[in-house]
Amino acid sequence: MSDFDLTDPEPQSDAELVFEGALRPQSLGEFVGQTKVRGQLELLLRAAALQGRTADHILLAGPPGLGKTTLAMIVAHESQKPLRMSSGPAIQHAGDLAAVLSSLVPGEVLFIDEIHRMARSAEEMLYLAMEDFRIDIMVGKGQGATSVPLDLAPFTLVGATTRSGLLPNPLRDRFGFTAHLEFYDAPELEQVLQRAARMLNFPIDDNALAEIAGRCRGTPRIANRLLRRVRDYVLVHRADADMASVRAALNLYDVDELGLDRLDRAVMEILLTRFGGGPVGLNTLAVSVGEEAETVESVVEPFLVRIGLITRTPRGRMATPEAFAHFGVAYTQGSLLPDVL
Ligand SMILES: Nc1ncnc2c1ncn2[C@@H]1O[C@H](COP(=O)(O)OP(=O)(O)OP(=O)(O)O)[C@@H](O)[C@H]1O
Repeated sequence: MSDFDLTDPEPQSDAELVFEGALRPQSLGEFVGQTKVRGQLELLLRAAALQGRTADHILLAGPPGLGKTTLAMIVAHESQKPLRMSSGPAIQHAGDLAAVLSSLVPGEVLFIDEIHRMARSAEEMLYLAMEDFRIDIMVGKGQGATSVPLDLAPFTLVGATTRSGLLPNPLRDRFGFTAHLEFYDAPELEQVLQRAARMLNFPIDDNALAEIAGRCRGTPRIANRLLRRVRDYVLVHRADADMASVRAALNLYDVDELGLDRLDRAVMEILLTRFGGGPVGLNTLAVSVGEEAETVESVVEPFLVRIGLITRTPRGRMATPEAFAHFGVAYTQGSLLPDVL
C-alpha cells in the first residue's frame, strides 16, 4: 500500500507514531470500547496484584490499529512495572530472544508484536521461559555442546498477532488469556475522536465527528489520522470544523462513505467484475490484486466481512448483493467466467 493511503490500518510514518504516542490512552479507564476484553484484563491484573505475583501471559489478537500496543502499555502501566518492547521479525534466532529474556527485571512486561513471525527456534525457547521462567542455553558446538539452564526473573509476556491461527498450539496454550480485539462501532469511534479532538485542542461539531467515525474502517488509528487531515483542511481553508469540512477533506483523499481503502476496493472490484462475485479462493484473489494472501486474509477480509460486503464460504469468498449495489455492478452472483474456473 502507498504511504498516502489514509485508510491503511498500518502506521504510515515516524511522525504518525509520535502522534499516536501522544494520543495513546494510559489506563484501562481511558481505553475506549472493547468492554469485555477490558473487564477480563482488569480482573486478571487485579488478581495478580492481590496475590503479589506477575500477571498471566496475555495474547492480543486482531487486525492492525485496534489497540494491541496500547493495551500492552496499559498492562505495564497498571501493574506499575517497566515495559520492554520487541517484535517477531526482530527475533530471528533463539539467541536474540535469550538476550532479551535474560535481561528482564522482576515483574517486567515483555511485549512481542507480530509474535507469529518469530523464528521457530526462539518459539521453543519461549515455551520453557513462559512456563518455568527458565531457559536452556547451548554452550559449545557439535558433540561437546552442553545445555546450561538459566533462571529468569518472573515476567508477563504480552504477545500481539494479526494471525492467531498461525501460532503453534503449544505457544497459544501457554497464554493464560487470549483477547480477540474487534472492530469498533460508531459510538465508540466517536468517543475515541472526541478524546483526540480534546487533546489536539481542536473543537469540532459532534455530527462532523460522527461522519469521520463512519469512514474510518472501525479502526481508532484511522479515526485519529482522518481527524488530523480534517484539522489540516480547516486550518488551510480557514473553514469551520463541521460536516462540510469533513466531507470536503475526506473526498479530497478519496475516503469513501464506507471508509474502504485502495486495497479493499481493488479486492472488491476484482471479485465483482473479474470473478462475477465469486466464489473464489483467497490465494487467487490475493494474486489478482498483487498482494500477499496473508495481508488479504488478516487486514482486508475481516473488515469487508464485518461490513457485509463479502462472505466466506467453503467454496471461497463471495460478494454479497450489498457489495454489487455499493460498487454499482449488476448482480451476477455465481456467473463465473470460464477462464477462471
Ligand atoms: N480503545 C482505544 N481508545 C482510544 N484510542 C485508541 C484505542 N485503541 C487504539 N487507539 C489509538 O489508535 C492508535 C493505534 O493503536 P495501537 O498502536 O495500539 O494499535 P495496534 O493494534 O497495536 O496496531 P498494530 O498492530 O498496527 O501495531 C493509538 O495511537 C491509540 O491512540
